[in-house]
Amino acid sequence: MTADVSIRNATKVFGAFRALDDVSLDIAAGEFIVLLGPSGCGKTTLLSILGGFIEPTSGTVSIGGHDMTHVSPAKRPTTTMFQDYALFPHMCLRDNVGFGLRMRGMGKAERYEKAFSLLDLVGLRASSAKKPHELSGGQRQRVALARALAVDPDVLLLDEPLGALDLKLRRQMQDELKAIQKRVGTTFVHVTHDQEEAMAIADRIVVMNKGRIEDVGTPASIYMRPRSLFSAGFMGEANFLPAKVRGTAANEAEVETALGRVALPASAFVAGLAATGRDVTLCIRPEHFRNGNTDVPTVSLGRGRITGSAFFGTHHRCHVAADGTSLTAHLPQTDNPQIGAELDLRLKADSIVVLQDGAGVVE
Ligand SMILES: Nc1ncnc2c1ncn2[C@@H]1O[C@H](COP(=O)(O)OP(=O)(O)OP(=O)(O)O)[C@@H](O)[C@H]1O
Repeated sequence: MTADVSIRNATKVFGAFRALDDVSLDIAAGEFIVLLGPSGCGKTTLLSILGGFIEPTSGTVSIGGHDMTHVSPAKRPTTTMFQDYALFPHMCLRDNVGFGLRMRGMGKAERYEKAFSLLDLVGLRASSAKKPHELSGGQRQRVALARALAVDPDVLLLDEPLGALDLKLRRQMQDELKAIQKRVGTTFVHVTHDQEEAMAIADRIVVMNKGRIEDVGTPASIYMRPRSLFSAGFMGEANFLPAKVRGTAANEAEVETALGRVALPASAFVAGLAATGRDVTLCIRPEHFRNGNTDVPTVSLGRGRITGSAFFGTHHRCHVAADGTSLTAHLPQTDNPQIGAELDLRLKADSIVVLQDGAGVVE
């Protein structure tokens, strides 16, 4: 089963502290949503409000079209999977997975069949008679997932479920989690502070900061067209160049940075063309700089000098100084950047994102 979720103007206040500040979000049935943000931004609070463990101070939550705001966790069509996925140590995997079904009074034959099919789903059918201590961390994680899915939740809530795993296993489990979610079709809401994890698994990412939603979109749209400075900086690396709009025409605007003036198309302005005189910030991903000739039309921000360079296999990561501004540029693997060499800071105009200073919540 699966269901859509709608959060309307949810606020949670602890004493004088606003952990969640007027958050609204619509999640489609069957979507894999990731709540992403730094520690303390309110991710777990939002997840707990969905699961019913915390009541919002104001605002509403509905699941599958039913108002759930004041419904207890046990009466919601949700299951929560925590990081410390406490399996029962004395029970075999089959009984661990079937536990919730037994609590619901399901008979043995049906329960075993369901437990086996879920262990099959997570690739552990052959280990069904084992006890949790005989498994690796990743395998235990899979059992916890099977157990959470056994009760057929419409929405599965996952709070940093991969947080305890080492990096390699974590990456592997991300792929598995995504594949399993697509197979079962259940709505997943997953909390993490790891932007790579978010990009690896999400249909849509919700970027949170200080109790508010900063940005919502697919991994690609948030990376390529971030809607706030925070979102741009949290999702990967970005250069931020302060600028002022010097003149606007119908389809473009001229902006001035410390490096000079450049004409940018209206499409570069995420919140719409900014007015003349307005302070803005240009957000530029390091890999968007094109050194030398390119076969696509480009604009130049000015010239800089390479002050440092390191080879990262897929690219060279260069530090560039330009008129008192320090930038990071990724140059192609095949380049041979030299310290002290001059660099034309050239890039496709539409790879620049212009954010209005203080840009916050959009949507
Ligand atoms: N019961 C509570 N009483 C007081 N403050 C709380 C309570 N629960 C959470 N907070 C505060 O609310 C803020 C948001 O907490 P929350 O757990 O939602 O953050 P988070 O984004 O999940 O962070 P983390 O990644 O560290 O878990 C934090 O500053 C936290 O200290």
